[in-house]
Amino acid sequence: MITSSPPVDMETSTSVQLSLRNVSKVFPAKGGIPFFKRNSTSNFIAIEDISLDIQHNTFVTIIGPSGCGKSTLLNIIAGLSTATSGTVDLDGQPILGPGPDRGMVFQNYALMPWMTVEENIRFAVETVYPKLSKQRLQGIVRENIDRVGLDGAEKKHPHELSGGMRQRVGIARALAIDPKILLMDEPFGALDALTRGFLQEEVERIWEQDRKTVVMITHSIDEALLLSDQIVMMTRGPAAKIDEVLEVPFPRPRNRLEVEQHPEYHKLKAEMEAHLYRETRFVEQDRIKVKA
Ligand SMILES: Nc1ncnc2c1ncn2[C@@H]1O[C@H](COP(=O)(O)OP(=O)(O)OP(=O)(O)O)[C@@H](O)[C@H]1O
Repeated sequence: MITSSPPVDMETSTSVQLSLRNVSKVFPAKGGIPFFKRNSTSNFIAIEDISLDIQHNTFVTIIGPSGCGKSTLLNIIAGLSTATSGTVDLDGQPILGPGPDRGMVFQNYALMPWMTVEENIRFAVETVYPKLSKQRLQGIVRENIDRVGLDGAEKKHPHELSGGMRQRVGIARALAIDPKILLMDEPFGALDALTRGFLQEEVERIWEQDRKTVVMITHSIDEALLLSDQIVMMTRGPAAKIDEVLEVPFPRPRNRLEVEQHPEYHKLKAEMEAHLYRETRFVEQDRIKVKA
């Protein structure tokens, strides 16, 4: 379960894993702000007063119009950026910076180009667990290579791999450190449609194995519906908020055909399309007004 409501009561708080309370992020007026939102006298409020509870073992996606603040929010959860106000707690502990309890998967893979597949994964594990025996380390690397279907590609370098295979390495690397939660920032965004479809189904299969909590950003409605237990729909920025959290009722394990035939599928899809269309239309109207 996930809610965008005020703090949960004691009875339910035990199962909340990630808790965001009144999180806002304000960027200084200069630099990085699109021309149509610049105002020399004011700072830029990217996200404002976001509260969200994510329970253990849930797959949550965040969807919203381009530039609304999805990455800003994910980066705060990752500890790569700090909230201007508000708090983020993971298992009751405040997030104050990056840490091995959160595994990150990036759209551009972020692999070390001079390292092979297994070296990329091993490096991440060694960094987090420097005291592991060589044998144990090799076991973890092997297990995660198998898990994402990269058997046979261990000795290859990233430039020898397709985009889909590179992202498999990114996922294996994130899982190999055994984080409490997995954060994915548009992990399939750079892939062609066919590869994307295959990898989505792979992620569903991998997720079923241990159902580790995932927070994933996506622009794809179909992807969100295939993978999520909850879909967080954000409003447009500036000062983006959570508009609504959709519950996705499809049984698991899932496959695309069954999901698309579920009686709720088209209703949820239509609701998401209407939300994205409405928010994006406002963004475009603002853009046109500023240009005029
Ligand atoms: N470091 C920064 N300095 C100033 N403004 C920033 C900075 N980072 C992001 N922004 C602004 O904050 C807003 C939200 O950006 P963010 O990248 O979080 O959006 P997003 O929803 O992830 O976008 P997209 O869907 O296009 O990836 C944007 O208007 C962006 O220009």
